[in-house]
Amino acid sequence: MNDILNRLEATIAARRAAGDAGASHTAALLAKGRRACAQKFGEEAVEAVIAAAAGDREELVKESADTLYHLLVMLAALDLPLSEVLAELERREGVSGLAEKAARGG
Ligand SMILES: N=c1c2ncn([C@@H]3O[C@H](COP(=O)(O)OP(=O)(O)OP(=O)(O)O)[C@@H](O)[C@H]3O)c2ncn1[C@@H]1O[C@H](COP(=O)(O)O)[C@@H](O)[C@H]1O
Repeated sequence: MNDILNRLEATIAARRAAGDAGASHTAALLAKGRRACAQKFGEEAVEAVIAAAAGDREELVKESADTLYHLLVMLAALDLPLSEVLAELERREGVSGLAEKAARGG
């Protein structure tokens, strides 16, 4: 799974560098700034929630893909590499559920 996410992250970076908002959805979204990217991620996540609540597996696959793509665009808008998110997941792997909860203060 990391392969496609890493490739997509590289594509997003390339589209941003090219900066052709007329030809690229990614470049157009990034040009609108981090708030617009965050809002779009939120919209796509809500659409995934709606599909899940309706029990629509086919729609959930599509909305989940939209959500992952827009998560990567949002991270790019903040110059936050995906590797930092994956490292956080890996760090949590080494912590039990209860210890993790305590570490997060809850
Ligand atoms: N994975 C995606 C991807 N998922 C969703 N989307 C786009 O995200 C948009 C979200 O759907 P919406 O119905 O909300 O879009 P919309 O109606 O255009 O809404 P607005 O963006 O105008 O608000 C659609 O235009 C989708 O095409 C994506 N656009 C691009 N990618 C990947 O990014 C790569 C680069 O794309 P470009 O930047 O367009 O070259 C592509 O090769 C893909 O791999």
